[in-house]
Amino acid sequence: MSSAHDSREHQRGPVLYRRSQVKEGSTTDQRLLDSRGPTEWLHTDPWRVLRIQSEFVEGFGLLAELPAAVSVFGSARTRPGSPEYDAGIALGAALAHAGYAVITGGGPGTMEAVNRGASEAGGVSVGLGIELPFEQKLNDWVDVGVNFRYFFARKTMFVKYAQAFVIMPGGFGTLDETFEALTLVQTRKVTRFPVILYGTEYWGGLIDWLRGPVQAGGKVRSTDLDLIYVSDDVDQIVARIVEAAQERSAQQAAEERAVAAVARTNDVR
Ligand SMILES: C/C(=C\CNc1ncnc2c1ncn2[C@@H]1O[C@H](COP(=O)(O)O)[C@@H](O)[C@H]1O)CO
Repeated sequence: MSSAHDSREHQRGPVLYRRSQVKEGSTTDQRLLDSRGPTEWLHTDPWRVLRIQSEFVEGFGLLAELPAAVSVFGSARTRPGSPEYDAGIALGAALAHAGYAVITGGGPGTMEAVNRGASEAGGVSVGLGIELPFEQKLNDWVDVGVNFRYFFARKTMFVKYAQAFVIMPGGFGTLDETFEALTLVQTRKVTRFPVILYGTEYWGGLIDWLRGPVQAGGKVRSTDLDLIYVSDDVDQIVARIVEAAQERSAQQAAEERAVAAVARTNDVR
């Protein structure tokens, strides 16, 4: 029998289950990606596509009206009170003071620290959570949150509604997000944002490897590596983001003037 003291809780997509209603089992991402399951799953794909669509609709609807935003990534395992956690708070606060909404994965560790910094500074603190096989909820410092079932839908939101990526020290998840951002910029799928790594010591080995064997082997160009900006200074990071936004506005204005000039020339003819 369940009781008020039963603290079991499970978030499945946007739906919350508590106490006796908590069901053990796989996540939506697992069921989609796991081809070893029984074949009746195949027959639910049309329904699944609608659910995927609804994640995009919910995400776009929520995020489209945010002020200019910066997505910040970093370890789920950073401990409160550690220097990295404090740096996350400082970064969230500095971005909020500069007028940026802050978007994180909405989880613990660095994500929580950045949300906390932004929220305490009076900024817009956004968390895009993900359904995981173990218990997981949005951290307490998320002021605007949405939970996703599918990693790929969630990733689109981080890119589409941000002007820059800042990446703090982290593991597989953070590395995945870092290289996805760099690939999107390298292939010009997105043209508009800087990719900034916080922590020269933490990221130094990776940068040396990229500038060493990876570049020497012709796997990346030196101009690709110029996409990465590394800093230990939160204010410098925010200044770089503001500068990039100003460069982008100036470029857009120049493009608009060029289009208007061509239109005027055509009118004269
Ligand atoms: C492992 C733990 C919690 C996992 N919870 C997460 N919640 C939300 N987002 C997450 C979570 N874990 C990873 N992410 C995403 O990847 C990045 C961090 O990954 P890393 O491997 O820890 O570097 C982060 O930016 C998120 O977008 C512990 O309780």
